[in-house]
Amino acid sequence: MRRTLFRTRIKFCGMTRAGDVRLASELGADAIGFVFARDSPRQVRPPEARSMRNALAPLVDAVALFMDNSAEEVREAIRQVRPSLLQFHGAEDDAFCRGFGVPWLKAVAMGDGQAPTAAALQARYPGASGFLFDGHAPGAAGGSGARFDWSRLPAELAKPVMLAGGLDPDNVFDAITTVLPWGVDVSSGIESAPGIKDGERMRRFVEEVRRADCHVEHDTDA
Ligand SMILES: O=C(O)c1ccccc1N[C@@H]1O[C@H](COP(=O)(O)O)[C@@H](O)[C@H]1O
Repeated sequence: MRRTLFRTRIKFCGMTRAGDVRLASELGADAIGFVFARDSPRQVRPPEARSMRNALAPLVDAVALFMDNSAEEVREAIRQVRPSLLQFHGAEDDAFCRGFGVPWLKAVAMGDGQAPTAAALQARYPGASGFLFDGHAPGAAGGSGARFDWSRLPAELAKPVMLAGGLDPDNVFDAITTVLPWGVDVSSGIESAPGIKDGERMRRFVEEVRRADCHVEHDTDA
């Protein structure tokens, strides 16, 4: 779903410290993400995520990210953390993703091979609330800072598009004014080390998103 820009949603992912969660809320992030994917340098366990969630300000969403986790692991994270959105990066199918009764995004790996069409994505994941396009190769882990060619994004998706993969304060303006995504998701581009967010990079990222939102001319006849 491409759109007239008013306010691009911002998600800061891969939180491992309560202070970063608090700062993300104060800077105006719409959502923060906890990574439950195994082998990620940002992986957190449900009890840690639950305690970080307490640092979240009202009206900021908690998102739980999975990559081929078991149903039991997903259920336990939901039970403890109460995320408002799930994000699946692995080979999970529509039935698996919808089985938890929580709205979910399907992450699409754009790093390799042929880009999927909008029709194929919508047919394969009819229950998804939206699609997140990431720069990693299929089967490889995300959060790698890998960017992809934005012109490969499928046109005419009926659902919200989240853009991810190698975004940072220096390229997010171009990303937004080029793609007009519903939202942007960033992990490594606002870090000083995996899982360690950098306050100044977070602040600059938000500033650049707002600058992009003001830059686009709005159609006042609509
Ligand atoms: O952050 C991780 O470690 C991670 C692990 C497994 C799957 C996805 C992961 N992160 C997500 O990847 C994208 C892009 O991250 P980056 O900005 O390029 O570092 C984003 O959606 C992260 O949430």
